[in-house]
Amino acid sequence: STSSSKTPTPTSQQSWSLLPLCFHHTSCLKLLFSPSGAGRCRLSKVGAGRRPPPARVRVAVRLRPFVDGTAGENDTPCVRGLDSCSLEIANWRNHQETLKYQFDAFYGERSSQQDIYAGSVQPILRHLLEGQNASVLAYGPTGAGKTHTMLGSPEQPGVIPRALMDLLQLTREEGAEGRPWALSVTMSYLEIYQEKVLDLLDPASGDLVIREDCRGNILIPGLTQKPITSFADFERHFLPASQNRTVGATRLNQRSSRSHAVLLVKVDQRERLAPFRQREGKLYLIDLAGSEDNRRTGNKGLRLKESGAINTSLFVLGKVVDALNQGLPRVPYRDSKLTRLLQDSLGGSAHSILIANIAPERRFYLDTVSALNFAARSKEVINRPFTNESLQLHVLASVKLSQKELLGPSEAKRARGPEEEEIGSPEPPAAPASASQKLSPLQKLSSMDPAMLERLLSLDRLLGSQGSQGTPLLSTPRRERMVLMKTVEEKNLEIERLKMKQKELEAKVLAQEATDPKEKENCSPIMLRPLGRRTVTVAKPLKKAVVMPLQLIQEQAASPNAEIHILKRKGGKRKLESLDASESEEKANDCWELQISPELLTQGRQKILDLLNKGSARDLRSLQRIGQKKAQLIVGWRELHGPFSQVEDLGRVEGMSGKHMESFLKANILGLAAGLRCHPS
Ligand SMILES: Nc1ncnc2c1ncn2[C@@H]1O[C@H](COP(=O)(O)OP(=O)(O)OP(=O)(O)O)[C@@H](O)[C@H]1O
Repeated sequence: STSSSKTPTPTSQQSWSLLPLCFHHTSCLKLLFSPSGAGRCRLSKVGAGRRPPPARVRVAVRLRPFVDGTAGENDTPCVRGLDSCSLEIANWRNHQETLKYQFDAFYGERSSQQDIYAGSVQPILRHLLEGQNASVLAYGPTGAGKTHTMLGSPEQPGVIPRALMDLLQLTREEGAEGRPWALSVTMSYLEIYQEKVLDLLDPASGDLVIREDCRGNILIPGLTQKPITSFADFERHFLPASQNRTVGATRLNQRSSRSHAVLLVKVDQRERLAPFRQREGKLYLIDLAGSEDNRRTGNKGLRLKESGAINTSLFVLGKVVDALNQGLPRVPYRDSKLTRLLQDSLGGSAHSILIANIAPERRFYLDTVSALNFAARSKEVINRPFTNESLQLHVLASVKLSQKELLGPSEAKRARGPEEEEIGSPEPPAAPASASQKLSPLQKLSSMDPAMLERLLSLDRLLGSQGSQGTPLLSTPRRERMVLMKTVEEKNLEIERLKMKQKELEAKVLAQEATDPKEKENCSPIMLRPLGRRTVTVAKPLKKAVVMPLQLIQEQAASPNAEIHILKRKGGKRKLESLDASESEEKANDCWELQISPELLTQGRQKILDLLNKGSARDLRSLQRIGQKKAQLIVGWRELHGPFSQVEDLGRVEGMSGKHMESFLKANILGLAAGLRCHPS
């Protein structure tokens, strides 16, 4: 059993206003977190580019003791622990039976705050220093001990003060002078009250919006972030902000949390030497509001309204968990603010631990069963953590040409993909002052082709492995910039080569059109329609240029003897289509009515299927209608569910609606058809 031999003294209601006293007198914590203390987190860095192992949401259950003399003379708990992972509860349907549940950990009523912290929370903190996200959620019925677990009391500090103290200590050690990474920590504190996101560090700021960046990170623009370097710093911001949290008295809890409180701690890492990578790890510490049965809470008026919002968001949380467990294509994250915020903590990129708090009293029986069922479902959720790593801005700035300059404005926009245009861009990282001053003329270049970034990193790794004693050769800014410029030059040459190829192709097709007008009639309708959005344009397109996507040029080279396939319109009468790439969707739909020879259709589907099953995220982006985000979702789906058995399986990937699927198939199959049709040799 996880129960400790020490019995915690049941406390009377602790006021939040007592907390400053509590945290200033943390001699026990100081012992616990002293560098020589047992259970210190081991740190290890992960290499960029390695596929992250899947991480399951870990679920722990904590049973609180009877409090405030609630246990009557003959009161026995309705739930009891069996061992350190399982418990049983009476089955109300059949009194002869009990229901048994197994979790990653079970903490009995005698367990201490340190047991919970060391057993379930401390082990995930090291992931923050690997640039990954972590989250701790306290769930359970009202009055079951969530706030006690997360925040604790003066005598028994909970997860939040323990985690902060440990994390600050770790970052101090890891970021010390002479270590490879400089570390900084910031904190934000918010509550979700009646579906409003309120900044507890700046209560005047009103309801804030939750956004997602192109890498799937959840952000809240405008949310206050306070830098913290010591536990005293943390207390200075956290304790007054805690007073701003909405609490109220209900029949079941005198100081019931009426909102979900989210403490966000960000650990930012910047590499001191080239290639100046940077990483960000986020830790969410969440004290959820309690699930409430209003027949027992006696809630009326405002309390009832609050309770409705709380229960709705917890209900959506349950639906999200179910959808993730069943691998459903749509996960309803957006149905509540809570789940939207947790999008990168549940089923996303974080290591998550859910602590389900339950109470022993018989009057809590139904709440306890439902909390246990919720917790049992959450156990199935698989997270896939990844390292949030990028190059620091001043390194990016030393590349002379931005994506825009390399490809031209329209190409750069297309290269970013449609998803990135719809959503907010990631928060720009601040560049170190000294470096940014030196390189200021180049600093406008804040974005870079991810392929280029990957190349830079692998180049550095390569050079590092060749250098003497494993020291990367990119150790001086001058050398580093030279290498970067060389890479850019290579890329420029590659683009020039492709442009030349493009021009040759256009000239060839125009010549063909001039000699064979019939051929032009056959060729043009199928060739341009589906390719309208992804065609590669040259600097000054000819009025009737036939423009091929780059991937098609490669396709043709691979199949020089492809058979000529004739596309026919359903009605029989062929229609001459315009060569303008910006044709309306309506016309594009007409085009789809053209029949493709079955052989070509099968061939096209097979090619797409192969790419879906074997292609990397980058390969997948060569498909029409697949941007960076969708490519990542496809790769993620494939890793979770195995290979796609047919192209239509793609509809099960998040965000691939029926309409999207239709246009995806249209664009890609017709694209391939166009390639084979017009360039058989
Ligand atoms: N493990 C524990 N040991 C001693 N006292 C506890 C324990 N867990 C909870 N309590 C006490 O039980 C009471 C209710 O706990 P708490 O306020 O943490 O519940 P909660 O789940 O956060 O409720 P709500 O959802 O209404 O905010 C408090 O007085 C708290 O001090």
